[in-house]
Amino acid sequence: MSVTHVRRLAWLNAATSAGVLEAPTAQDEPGSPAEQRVESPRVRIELATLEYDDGTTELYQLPLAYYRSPQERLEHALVGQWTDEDFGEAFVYDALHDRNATIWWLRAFEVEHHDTDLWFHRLEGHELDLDTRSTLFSGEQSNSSVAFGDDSLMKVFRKVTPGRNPDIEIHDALTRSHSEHIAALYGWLEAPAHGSDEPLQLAMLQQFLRTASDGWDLALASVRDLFAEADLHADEVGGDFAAEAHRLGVATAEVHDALAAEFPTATWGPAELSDLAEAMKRRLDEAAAVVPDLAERRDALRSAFDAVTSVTEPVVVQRIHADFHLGQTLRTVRGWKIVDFEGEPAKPLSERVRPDSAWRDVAGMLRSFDYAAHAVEADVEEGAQIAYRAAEWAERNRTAFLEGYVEASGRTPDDGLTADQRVLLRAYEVDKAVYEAVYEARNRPTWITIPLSAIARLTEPPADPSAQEASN
Ligand SMILES: Nc1ncnc2c1ncn2[C@@H]1O[C@H](COP(=O)(O)OP(=O)(O)O)[C@@H](O)[C@H]1O
Ligand SMILES: O=P(O)(O)O[C@H]1O[C@H](CO)[C@@H](O[C@H]2O[C@H](CO)[C@@H](O)[C@H](O)[C@H]2O)[C@H](O)[C@H]1O
Repeated sequence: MSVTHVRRLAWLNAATSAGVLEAPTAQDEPGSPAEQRVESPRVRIELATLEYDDGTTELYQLPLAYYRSPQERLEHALVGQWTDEDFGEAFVYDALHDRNATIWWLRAFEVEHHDTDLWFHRLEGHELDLDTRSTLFSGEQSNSSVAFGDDSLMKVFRKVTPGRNPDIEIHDALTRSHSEHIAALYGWLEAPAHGSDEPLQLAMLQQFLRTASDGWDLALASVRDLFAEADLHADEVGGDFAAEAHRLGVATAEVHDALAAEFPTATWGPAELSDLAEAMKRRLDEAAAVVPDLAERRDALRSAFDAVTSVTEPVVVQRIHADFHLGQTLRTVRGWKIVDFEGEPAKPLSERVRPDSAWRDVAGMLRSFDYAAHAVEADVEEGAQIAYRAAEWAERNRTAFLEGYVEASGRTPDDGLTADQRVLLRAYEVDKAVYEAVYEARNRPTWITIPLSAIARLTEPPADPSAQEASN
């Protein structure tokens, strides 16, 4: 892999609406040397093209802060020292680590303007707090997020592709339709792409949900509470999560309804369902090459996928979240919010925005409850009792989520899911577990038992009632 080209966009300090921007005051940490306090950086977004051995390329965004002198406080973010043809001799830092640089994005977002090749778009209805300090999020994420005080959050997309970024597109539509379950979009930044009529969408600015708690962390805390109580059931402990899981199901259905109202929908018949089964089987074959354990269950897995061809009712498809799990949910005082509508970042853009059944998202969340229970189980002493209680927690919350979803969507009879829906949901769950097996093999090998155990359960042959009777 090598960097084959670097494209330099306009200096961000120049990309301002005339008369709006004044040079911000440098905001160094107290106690830093006086000579460092006076220098303000020049800030520029650069786009690096990476070429892989097979000839494919990817474009990555690098926001950089240029200084004349070294900045001790930014040592951890030093990118290098070089001579830039416009700036001259420079010490160059990752700009998102530098609040004297990030302030330029915030100021530029104050009003909509297109003065250079940086186009700042704004939605009406929120006056930005410009008198803030920025904080770069430190958690593990694919992109980079910077909070501005208590007011706004900027997500800078690291890997960029010409075309509408689904995270911006969906936040834009759901903000305009006043959805309660997202953080409102305040604006976004884009630049023209070379060789495409579609823009490169580089960043989005949205409402910062300052006091929100991550759904994954809340779920883990609930499982820990259960395990701390030696012999109680999931519904008997203070940290029971089922009411939250139910509310999350309702919120998910409401977001699906809003997406169906804002974006085109279609219906799948036998031909599209057959394509779906084939796509799942292809993904399985690719996955089995990475995780050999999957090959042992190939027949059972394939039959879960083939079952979707027996679905008799037409399947409505629409825009969905497409990478839905507890880590994409935030519990606020005003209920559940859903974040990160980018889809699976590894997939090409055209696949990520393709309409799909909402059951794919539901399946993603069901898998996530299974993950939460078993991730905590892995941290405690092994035993049949703890395994039973983990399974009980997962089942209770999966059921509560599904009930909330079904009740709010009003699409299903009172007695639960239809046979068609059950088949689809199972196929999507199995497909997700296959994807997870590869994800864990590559990223967290000690967690691979979580999706593999789920696959074993999901592909177990149904209990034979006659054998049961014979043994009684
Ligand atoms: N509007 C928001 N307010 C507060 N935290 C948020 C907001 N949006 C996302 N987050 C949190 O920021 C982190 C990264 O967000 P995410 O959109 O998932 O980024 P990525 O696309 O890089 O995975 C997550 O921990 C998420 O919970
Ligand atoms: O980085 P993303 O959030 O887009 O998603 C990837 O990473 C997720 C892990 O953070 C991974 O999710 C899997 O692990 C979760 C627990 O860490 C669990 O809640 C999910 O159910 C499970 O799929 C996700 O699959 C991957 O795309």
